[in-house]
Amino acid sequence: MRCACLPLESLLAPWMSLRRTEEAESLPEVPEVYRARYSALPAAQPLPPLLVLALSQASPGVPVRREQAFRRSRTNFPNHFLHSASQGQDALGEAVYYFEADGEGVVQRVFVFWPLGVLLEGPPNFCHGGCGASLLDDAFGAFTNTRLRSMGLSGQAVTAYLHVDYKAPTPLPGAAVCAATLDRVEGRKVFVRGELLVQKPDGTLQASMEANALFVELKEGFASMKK
Ligand SMILES: CCCCCCCC/C=C\CCCCCCCC(=O)SCCNC(=O)CCNC(=O)[C@H](O)C(C)(C)COP(=O)(O)OP(=O)(O)OC[C@H]1O[C@@H](n2cnc3c(N)ncnc32)[C@H](O)[C@@H]1OP(=O)(O)O
Repeated sequence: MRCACLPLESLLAPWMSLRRTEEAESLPEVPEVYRARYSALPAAQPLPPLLVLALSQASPGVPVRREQAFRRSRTNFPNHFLHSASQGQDALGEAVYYFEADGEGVVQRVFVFWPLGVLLEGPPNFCHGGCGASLLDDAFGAFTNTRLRSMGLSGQAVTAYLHVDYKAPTPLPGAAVCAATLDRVEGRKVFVRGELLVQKPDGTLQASMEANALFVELKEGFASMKK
């Protein structure tokens, strides 16, 4: 049987490049809910095939819409652990965030695509578990804070705990999609769950990590966080 998986080069090439000039490009307007943290994808940047596969598997028959895809704003977050320090040709590539909202505009799910280079190694040829946990934490944070904002709330919540189950090794070099959604809400406590998806040699998706977390909406926002 012919392998349905996509050639690695075609998966990674457009997203491994760090050199971008988000200020210099003329980008589409980003909806207000996302604007503080995300910027639009440049028109020439295709959606990563692995992201499209994950979306079509999660919501069969639902069209994938480019305008729901963003990248992280480096202008607003120049020192972010995942989007600056960990980025590099053979480390993390550039993420693509895809948000799904309901009819009222309330964010229901986020999918985050990441190219994974060889420098993210834990076990030989496989991704470090702490790296995977960081990607899931980031997706959970993106989901929780954007969901809160979409509900007219602060959008300022932090991780209280993060539980990760490692189900299978995550191959390098490669790519992954973190999927995050709501479990439940109890007052300021937002419980989220999700997984890190990778593509198996037969082309199908596999959750190499499953996770759940508690995010707590800060009483007085990020400004109240003391050193
Ligand atoms: C002007 C500036 C504005 C800037 C805006 C810029 C926008 C920024 C954009 C984007 C940022 C994205 C941010 C997400 C980034 C990704 C996620 C991270 O990596 S975050 C870093 C790691 N996390 C921490 O450093 C948290 C450290 N911990 C704390 O600060 C506190 O412990 C906190 C806030 C989590 C809770 O403290 P309490 O004082 O608010 O509340 P209490 O009463 O202690 O807990 C509330 C409820 O939660 C439960 N809870 C707390 N921690 C728990 C735990 N570990 N396990 C189980 N339950 C827990 C408690 O039992 C309580 O429950 P009951 O209300 O009684 O039912």
